[in-house]
Amino acid sequence: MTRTFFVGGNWKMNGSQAFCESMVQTFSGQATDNVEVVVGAPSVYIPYLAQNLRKDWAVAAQNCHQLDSGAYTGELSAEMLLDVGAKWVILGHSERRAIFKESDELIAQKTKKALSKGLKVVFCCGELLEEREAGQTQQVVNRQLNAIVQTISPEDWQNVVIAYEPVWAIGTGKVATPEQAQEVHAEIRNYLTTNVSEAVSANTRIIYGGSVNPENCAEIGKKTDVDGFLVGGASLKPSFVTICNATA
Ligand SMILES: O=C[C@H](O)COP(=O)(O)O
Repeated sequence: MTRTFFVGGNWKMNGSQAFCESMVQTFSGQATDNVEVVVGAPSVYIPYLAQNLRKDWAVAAQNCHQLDSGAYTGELSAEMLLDVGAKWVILGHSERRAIFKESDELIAQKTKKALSKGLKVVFCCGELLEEREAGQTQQVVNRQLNAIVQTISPEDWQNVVIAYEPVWAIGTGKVATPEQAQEVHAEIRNYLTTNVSEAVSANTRIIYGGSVNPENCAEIGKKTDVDGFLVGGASLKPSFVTICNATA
């Protein structure tokens, strides 16, 4: 099966209503063929973007709660996000892991809940610089993957995209080389073969994130096991479209 190239923008805690309006205009009508594009916006802007963003692109949230509803001040459920037009949610981002102390198990619970409600998941994993330098990259990524492999069902994988994001490359301008990205992506695919199934391994998109920009995206995107990108800073610019078309 061919894996459709996938490009996600992660706006993080950036933007405004005026920014959303201008991005909707900027992106409208620009060709992005043979690629699935998803924009991860702050939750308050999801309803506007779901209504107004070009219809061949989807909107993602950047987090959701692991339970259905209740006394959890400030939290948002998967159902609420779906209700206002999100189709995807980004889970397990390193900023959620590091700053908000989200554990592998919590992220797995969130992933399970989101999928059970019909929200698709961009699941993020990746190592810290000291973990890479200690030769622990694969061990860390496998540990992060283990949690969701043990929590979701094999059928769920058709609604999951894995984003490999080495933490040392996020927002630093230090992009992984195409070879470094390919090496870890291939290991993730092997891991899926061994721990889930041959079919899930062959069909799951594994995308790269970490200082991707219009200049470096084409080279990374050429690698066999790189099926797209999760883009932070560069998704806030009109040239995000260039990254969407990296393999065009
Ligand atoms: O989710 C996106 C990643 O954190 C990458 O961010 P960046 O492109 O600004 O390095």
